Amino acid sequence: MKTIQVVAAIIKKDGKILATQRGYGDLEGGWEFPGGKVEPNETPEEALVREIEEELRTRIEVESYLTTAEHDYEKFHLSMRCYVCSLVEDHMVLTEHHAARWLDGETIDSVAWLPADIQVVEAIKAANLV
Ligand SMILES: Nc1nc2c([nH]c(=O)n2[C@H]2C[C@H](O)[C@@H](COP(=O)(O)OP(=O)(O)OP(=O)(O)O)O2)c(=O)[nH]1
Repeated sequence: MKTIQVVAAIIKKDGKILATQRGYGDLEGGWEFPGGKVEPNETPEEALVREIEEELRTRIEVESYLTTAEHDYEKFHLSMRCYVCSLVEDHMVLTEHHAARWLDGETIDSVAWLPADIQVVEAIKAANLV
């Protein structure tokens, strides 16, 4: 099975993390962490900054590596490196997602996370990020 390499941003602010709802494709409607595929000649951190600029029209600082989610979807294997990030600019415009929510420890399980993201949510809780 083909493996796709993805990076995702756990953007934190005031004890909350940002979740975004996928706006298109097979997994439309599921909740995820913003990010996307790493292009050739790009570091994961560079890919993340670029993807967030494209998807949220904002700038982040990549602070630390958290975990890598591995998940077998029907058509591909996903390997998703997740980084804890903070916002450099406070504004945000959703260019691809249906919605965004700031979730805390009480609300983090209230959205329908994509299958690969459930293990990331557990890592977020274990690291006391929410
Ligand atoms: N960005 C992101 N993708 C995720 C997460 N969880 C998860 O299963 N995915 C999947 C959805 C997609 O199949 C793939 C992400 O790649 P992408 O965001 O570039 O997907 P895409 O369909 O927009 O690809 P493309 O149009 O740019 O080719 O990983 C997540 O938390 N964040």
